[in-house]
Amino acid sequence: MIKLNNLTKIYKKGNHEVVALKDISLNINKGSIHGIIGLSGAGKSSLIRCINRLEEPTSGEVWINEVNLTSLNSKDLRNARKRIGMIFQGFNLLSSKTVFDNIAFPLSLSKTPEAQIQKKVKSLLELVELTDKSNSFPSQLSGGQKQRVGIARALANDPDVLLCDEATSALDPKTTKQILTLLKDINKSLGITIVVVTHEMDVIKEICDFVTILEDGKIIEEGSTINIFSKPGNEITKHFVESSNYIPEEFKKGIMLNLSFMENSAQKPIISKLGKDFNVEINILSGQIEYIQNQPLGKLTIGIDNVSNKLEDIISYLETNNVKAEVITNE
Ligand SMILES: Nc1ncnc2c1ncn2[C@@H]1O[C@H](COP(=O)(O)OP(=O)(O)OP(=O)(O)O)[C@@H](O)[C@H]1O
Repeated sequence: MIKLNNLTKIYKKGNHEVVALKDISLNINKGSIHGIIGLSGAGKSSLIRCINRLEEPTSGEVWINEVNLTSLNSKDLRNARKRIGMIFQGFNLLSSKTVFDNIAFPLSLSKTPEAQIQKKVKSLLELVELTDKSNSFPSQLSGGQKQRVGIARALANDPDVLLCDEATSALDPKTTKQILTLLKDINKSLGITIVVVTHEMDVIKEICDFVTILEDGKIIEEGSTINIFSKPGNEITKHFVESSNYIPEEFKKGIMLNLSFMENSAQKPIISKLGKDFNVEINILSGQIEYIQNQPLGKLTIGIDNVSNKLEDIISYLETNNVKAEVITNE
C-alpha cells in the first residue's frame, strides 16, 4: 500500500546540514493503522510529511497504491494528494470559516458541484458527531471538536490514506481516547490506511496494528504492536514500553526477569509450578495486564532466589509455556 524506498531527508541551512531521515525503507499494509514513534528530533514529522511530499525527500521513493509519488509533476501530485488526507497537532483550521466551510474547503477547491458538497459535508458532520456545530467558528470549539473538524476535512475527498501528525498531542487523555476511537472506527468502517506519528506509546497501544521506532532518522525496530510490547529488542523501544513499569534502581539486584505472558499463558499456574519444579523462591516486584489492540498482555517483573546454575533451564521452561523472559539483572 505505502512503500518507502531508501528515503533520505536532509535540511540545508546555509552551510549547515541536518540529516533528518537516513535511508528509510518501510512497508505499510493496506487497511492497517501503522504507528511511527520516537523521541523528539527522531525524524517522525519529517517522515510523515515526506509521505505526501509536504516535505520533499532529498532522495529515495514514496509509493502509494503502485504510484511513485516522488516521480509526479506538481499537477499530478495535486491530484494524488486528494487521496491522502492529513491531520495535525495544531488542527490547522481556517479561523474565518465555519465548521461547514472548513470541511467543504477541499471540495470547493476541486470545484465539486454545490449539491454534492452539501451532501458530503452533511454526512461527514454526522460521522464526526458535529452536526450541531455546523455554523460555529473554530474559536468556539474545544480541542477535541477542532480535531473532529480536521478529521472530517481530511476525509472530504474519500482518501485511501490518512496521515496523523501528533494529532492527539494537544488534547487531554479523555479527549485523546475519543479521537483515537473515532480514528479506529474510520479505519474499520471506511477501510482507510492510517499512519500515526506520536511520541506517546499509549497511542500506539490503543490503535496501532504495527509500529516503527525511529531514532536519529533511522528505523531501529519495527513489528506488530503486540510483539514489540512483549519483547522490545532495543534500548529506546524499552524506554517507551517500560515507562509504565518502573522499578527503582535500589531494588534491582540478584536475578530479576521481565516476563510477558503471551496468548493464554496468563491463565496457567506457570509461576507457582516454576517455584516448585525448580526449587526456587520467587518474589513478584511489579505486575500489570495491558491491553494491546484489545489483546491482554500480562507483564510481571520477578526476582528469583536460589537459582544457582538453573537460569537457562528456567528461561527455556518459561518460553515453552509462551512466557517471554528477559533477564534485567543477573548478579
Ligand atoms: N525545516 C527544517 N529545517 C532544518 N532542520 C529541520 C527542519 N525540520 C526538522 N528539522 C530537523 O530535523 C530533525 C528531525 O526533526 P523532526 O521534526 O522530523 O523530528 P520529530 O521526531 O518529529 O521531533 P518532534 O517530536 O520534536 O516534533 C531535527 O534535528 C530537526 O531539528
